[in-house]
Amino acid sequence: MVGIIMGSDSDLPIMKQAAEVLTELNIPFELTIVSAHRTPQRMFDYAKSAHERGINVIIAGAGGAAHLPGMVASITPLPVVGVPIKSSNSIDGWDSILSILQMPNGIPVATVAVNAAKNAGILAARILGATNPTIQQRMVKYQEDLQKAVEAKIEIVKGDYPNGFDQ
Ligand SMILES: Nc1c(C(=O)O)ncn1[C@@H]1O[C@H](COP(=O)(O)O)[C@@H](O)[C@H]1O
Repeated sequence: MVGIIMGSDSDLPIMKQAAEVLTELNIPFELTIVSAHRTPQRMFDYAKSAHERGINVIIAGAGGAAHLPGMVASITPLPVVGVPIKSSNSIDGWDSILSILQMPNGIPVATVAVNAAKNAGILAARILGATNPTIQQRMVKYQEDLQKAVEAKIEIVKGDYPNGFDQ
């Protein structure tokens, strides 16, 4: 259902967070390395065939001159979520984010924050959930769980600072 691709294995420590949240939400995915720069034919073949192979959303992460998400978006009709990776030789991630964010009209890439592969996974789930009630229901539960986790933390802070709250 979701295709997770990245420019290099060095992106994996970040990109695996998309895989982890999709696993948590019980959404099938595939994960592989595809580079527009280093494997242009593989990038073309992946992007050209993804929608015919049952992929509904592509998450593409890359660092530096991060052309992979935009180039994939130019070939596939699927929604592409871009993850700017702050790689070791990047200028604080600005190179990645601007390369992915500033797409020309007609070819959008939904760009998440630097290294925000987890949010990319959640966004992909929400896109799928728009037409799949089961997945949407899982997203409702995910948000309820988030809220409960924050409410539990509020109680802990309240215990430590009993006079710190107006109500
Ligand atoms: N930005 C791209 C593309 C691409 O856009 O096609 N292919 C690899 N890369 C990026 O190069 C960085 C360094 O890669 P190496 O660690 O392999 O040298 C990685 O963050 C990768 O995403």
